[in-house]
Amino acid sequence: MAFSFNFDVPLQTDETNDKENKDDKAKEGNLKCSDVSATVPKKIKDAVEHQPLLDPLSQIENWVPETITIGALPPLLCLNESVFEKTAPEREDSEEILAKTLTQNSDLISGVYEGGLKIWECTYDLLEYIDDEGETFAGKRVLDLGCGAGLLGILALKRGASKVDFQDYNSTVIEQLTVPNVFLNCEDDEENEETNSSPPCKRKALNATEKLLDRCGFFSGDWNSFLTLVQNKTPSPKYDIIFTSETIYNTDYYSSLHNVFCDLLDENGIVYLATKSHYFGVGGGLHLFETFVEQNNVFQIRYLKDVEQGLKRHVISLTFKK
Ligand SMILES: C[S@@+](CC[C@H](N)C(=O)[O-])C[C@H]1O[C@@H](n2cnc3c(N)ncnc32)[C@H](O)[C@@H]1O
Repeated sequence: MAFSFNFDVPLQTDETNDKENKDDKAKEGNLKCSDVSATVPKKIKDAVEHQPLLDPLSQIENWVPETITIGALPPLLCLNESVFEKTAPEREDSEEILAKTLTQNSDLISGVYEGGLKIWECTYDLLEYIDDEGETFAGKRVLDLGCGAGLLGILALKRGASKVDFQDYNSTVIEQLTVPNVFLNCEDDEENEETNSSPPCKRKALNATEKLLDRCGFFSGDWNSFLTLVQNKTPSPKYDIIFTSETIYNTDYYSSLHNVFCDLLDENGIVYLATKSHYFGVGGGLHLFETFVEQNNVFQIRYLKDVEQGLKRHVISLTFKK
């Protein structure tokens, strides 16, 4: 499978605080969770909760999904990104990110398209880590933050998580990729469960779909407004596990990302974060993020897995300091 990492496009955000200002603020001392919002860049894309169609697979006829197999994990099905290239003009894309990524030949247009249409390398590292550790998700509440294709959340759903929320910056990613992937991978699981638990009559596939949707939430928008949206829900969610892969490339977003962790992670919960050491052309990376987290003094970081081939990559965890 080919990956391209093109971060060469100049960053064009409306952010007001440049890196120097942020570094100064970070040096001011140990910020508490609520203080972090003082450095948050202004909102860039309003959060929306998506209500998927009951038959999202009808949108994606003629798809030939790719199968991703890692160790003993169940095979995961996923839309091959080339399908988007071939079918971009026919797809609903009010954000116009399909056209923009094609014309600009870029995997990331900061503040416009944050890269969710591809599966990034570190997602595979985190899947491998989960496979190695035999992590099960039964009964867990999970957030796949910056989900893109949603493979991490999908795995959690398949392994019995009670609730999985998927968040991506772009609504097109959620509607055209994440939701269909969830249905491709999990609808049958729900149907099998129904059939096993309720013989002799065959329940309708619709029931399985509704059951699956009860266990999922889908959100788009930037992390600040996502946080506000879910905190206004009753009850406001807390997650046992937050997955986030390849989301710390831009230092402008560190405070909003940190706020999401602070406010949405259960007190005994864990964040699994997979990342490259450094994102050339964008500037973020593990060292800067780790420094940011240490300065805020809320989370304990542990290194779980290091991959030394090519660009160095890491899987780390964050848990609340006791
Ligand atoms: C490079 S993609 C990685 C996608 C996926 N996690 C993977 O590993 O394949 C980064 C993801 O982070 C999310 N993201 C980045 N910055 C964000 C922000 N400021 N607010 C909300 N989401 C953001 C986007 O949704 C995007 O899908």
